[in-house]
Amino acid sequence: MTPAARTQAAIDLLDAVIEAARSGGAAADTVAQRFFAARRYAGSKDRRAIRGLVYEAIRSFGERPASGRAAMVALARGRPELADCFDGSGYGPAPIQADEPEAEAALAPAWLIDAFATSELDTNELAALLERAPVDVRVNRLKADRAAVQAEIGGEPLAFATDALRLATDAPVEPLLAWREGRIEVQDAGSQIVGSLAGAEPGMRVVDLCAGGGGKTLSLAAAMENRGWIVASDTDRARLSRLPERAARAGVTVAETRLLDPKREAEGLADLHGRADVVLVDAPCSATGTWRRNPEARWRLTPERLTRFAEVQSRLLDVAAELVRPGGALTYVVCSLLDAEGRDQVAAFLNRHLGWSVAPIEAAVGRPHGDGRRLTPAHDGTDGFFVARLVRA
Ligand SMILES: C[S@@+](CC[C@H](N)C(=O)[O-])C[C@H]1O[C@@H](n2cnc3c(N)ncnc32)[C@H](O)[C@@H]1O
Repeated sequence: MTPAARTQAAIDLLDAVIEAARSGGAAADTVAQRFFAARRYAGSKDRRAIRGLVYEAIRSFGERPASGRAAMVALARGRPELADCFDGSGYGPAPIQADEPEAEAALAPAWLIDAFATSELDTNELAALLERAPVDVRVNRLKADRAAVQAEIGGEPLAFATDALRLATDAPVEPLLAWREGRIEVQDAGSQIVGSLAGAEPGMRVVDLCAGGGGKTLSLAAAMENRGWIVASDTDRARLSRLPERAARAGVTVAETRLLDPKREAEGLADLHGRADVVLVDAPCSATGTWRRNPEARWRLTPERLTRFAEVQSRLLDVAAELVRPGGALTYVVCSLLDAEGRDQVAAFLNRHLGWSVAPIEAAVGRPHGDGRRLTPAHDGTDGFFVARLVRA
């Protein structure tokens, strides 16, 4: 493909990403996969170049642009080699007009910049959320140790996360023998840390209430040395259905999946009421802490969606509280840096539930925030998380 044809393809792909973000459709990565599947003529260099332009645009514009062209025209300002591609030739985009509408550079939509400021995050923190993230893997202690895996696949051991190896951005993991044999899992180091703070130990009865595809379930099982019982529940059948295969690969035998009905979660877990040693609530959230990996997520979020997340989070905290045995612990995690989903949720929980207290968190990363701890890309080099530990009297 010519550079002009790649630019037009980037405009078309951006249009599809913008539409998916507007209508609640698939994530940008999935949109891109479908886009290239329908364009087999695009070789690997073409795909890399097109993807590069699209993600550069996504990172550059905080508000959802009106169109892919408005984004690409703005990107072309001050970039003569890109502006030259708007040549109207064959497969290239039409020449740029003097008065053409352009997307405006910004870190995030204005309302979100305000929400971050209220949540005590400055623009440096916000900018770091839009950098490209490394690939972190968790070495599965059930099958391997970190030094041996490092000798095999390389990577940098992280001092603050005992099982983590950090690989380069975009490092392919699934072709590695270590991944196929279940000795490593892709998991951000911050996610590894917040999962470990749940305090799961061998022999315990643990509920991973929002288990999804099981990223944290597998790390809980490793911390439990594969002894005890984990109920990994979720309301999303497709996500949960990925867990058994991952567990088998990782050699995890103590995790049982349980599909819950939305709003009837407590009924689905009735046998565990007051019996769990540890409950982890890795709650559904706006995922503002993972923009390094999904920067177009900020084109999807609205104040209304944020309110809906907060409502679900508070309900799930109440469901989780019923499951914990006296003396047991509830760990609340969100991969969001907005206080409405983190600090404020925990404060409201403590107001609603007498007989619960906050457990101090010892961790080599993050900073205290409200009744919990916050990890951020700028300060910790991880995805952004809020985590709090609550103990039942
Ligand atoms: C942050 S993700 C969990 C990620 C997962 N723990 C991991 O480490 O891979 C949040 C999960 O909450 C689930 N969820 C949403 N509403 C729920 C509900 N009412 N009850 C339980 N899980 C729910 C979503 O389907 C999603 O899988």
